[in-house]
Amino acid sequence: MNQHYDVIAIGAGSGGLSVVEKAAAYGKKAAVVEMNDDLGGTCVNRGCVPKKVMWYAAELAHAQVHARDYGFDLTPGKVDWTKLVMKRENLIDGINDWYRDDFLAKAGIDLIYGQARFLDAHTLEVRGERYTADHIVIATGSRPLVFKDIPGAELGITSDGFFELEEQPQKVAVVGGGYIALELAGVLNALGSDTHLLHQGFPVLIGFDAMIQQGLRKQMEADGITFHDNDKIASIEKQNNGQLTVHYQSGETLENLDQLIWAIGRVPNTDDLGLNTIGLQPAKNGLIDVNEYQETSVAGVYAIGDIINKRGVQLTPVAIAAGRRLSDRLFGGMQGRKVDYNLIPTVMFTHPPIGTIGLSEEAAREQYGDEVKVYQTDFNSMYYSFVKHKVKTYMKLIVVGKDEKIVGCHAMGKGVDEMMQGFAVALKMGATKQDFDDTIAIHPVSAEEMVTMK
Ligand SMILES: Cc1cc2nc3c(=O)[nH]c(=O)nc-3n(C[C@H](O)[C@H](O)[C@H](O)COP(=O)(O)OP(=O)(O)OC[C@H]3O[C@@H](n4cnc5c(N)ncnc54)[C@H](O)[C@@H]3O)c2cc1C
Repeated sequence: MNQHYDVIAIGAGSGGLSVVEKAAAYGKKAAVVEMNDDLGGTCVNRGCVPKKVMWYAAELAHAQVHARDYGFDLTPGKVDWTKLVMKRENLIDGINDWYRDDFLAKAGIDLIYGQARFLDAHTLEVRGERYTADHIVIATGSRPLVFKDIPGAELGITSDGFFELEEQPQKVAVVGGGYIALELAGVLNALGSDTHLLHQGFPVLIGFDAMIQQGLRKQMEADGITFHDNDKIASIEKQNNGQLTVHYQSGETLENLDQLIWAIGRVPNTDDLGLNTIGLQPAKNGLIDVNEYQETSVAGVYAIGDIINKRGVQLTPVAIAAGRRLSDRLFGGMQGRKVDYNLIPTVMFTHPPIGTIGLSEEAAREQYGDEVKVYQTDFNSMYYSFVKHKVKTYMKLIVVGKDEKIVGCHAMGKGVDEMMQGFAVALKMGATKQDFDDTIAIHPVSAEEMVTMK
């Protein structure tokens, strides 16, 4: 006999778990289908969580050097990579267990193991069994992209492979210029790997404010990362000793690499869901078009998280918010409840971290022309006063119109990762430059510069 549910989510990641959690809280019968043994999706297993552990370790590597400059009698040591990875994986195992034993079981949400495929708009097949639901939410996330047409591409790993590394590569190439490439390169470099960043021609972090693009590049180079610009990879070859050589189209080579990491983008997991059987045609990039209520073109079928066809919203809190709001609307009687995709704050865990909300200066000028005014500062945070390893802090506010409404807020520097959430609330509430000026500064912290910019 078929199992019938009010809602089934495909994918037990950030989005899928959130939609069923809320549905169950409203007393609805909910199930989530997951094809991996581990629950929590990309963020928990191959994304935010393991990445942040590695970032903390990398920050500690820098802090040891800084501590010496503060007068501590210590010799900075190398990390025991195996120990670090073991501890990180123990943390993740604990989260996986919690999702299964507490989160799902206690809420009475059914977990269906296996790969889901649509039979019709209200029926899924998982390992030969049929499951039906009034509402089906696609939350299948994405996977790393690899350049398949480059000979030897398979010799490289992806961000997934990075989190499986049991040994630290001594010499490593990271290919890509987006946030994942830069974060991984930053971690490896700080932990002592000879790190090379390979990207093609454009500035790093496309779409970000130029202050951030340039400031980060400068800092990464100062910290020892070697950038290889403008040269296309022709092939990758394994040397006799097992190390890798990158051959560029120019004839140049980069040799003796222990690892090459592809971080060149992600592809949505929408290709094997049987979407054609329900008449749902993803866009050319494989992403699914949804309206403001996460509804696809097929009644009763929704899409949330990394698979939706919107630029720059592939983030865990966005997937979670979309899942929760969808259940609020479908089961909680909150008509019109939806995600506002404007002013999504985000942090990049580079060294130093970057925080950003709203429009870059370039995008603001395109949208508002001469109405745009920019407030900008850069300074050395007090922390670095007598530390030899100098790391600058940069801040920028982009305002428009006579009332100087803030449409963009960007920062890079120590502590900005924890600083931006509060500023995001202010921007969401429509803060003006005058509101910032009227706010008494906290002293001495870097954040005070945000409310004292001239
Ligand atoms: C290296 C890295 C670092 C990141 N860092 C951050 C960060 O710091 N902050 C942040 O906000 N975001 C970060 N992200 C992005 C974040 O992880 C994603 O935006 C988020 O996980 C998307 O959630 P989701 O629910 O759409 O998909 P996912 O969390 O990927 O979940 C999808 C789930 O669906 C399952 N699935 C797929 N197809 C099927 C099927 N047919 N049947 C059953 N199950 C299926 C998958 O196994 C997976 O478990 C990072 C991503 C990466 C790769």
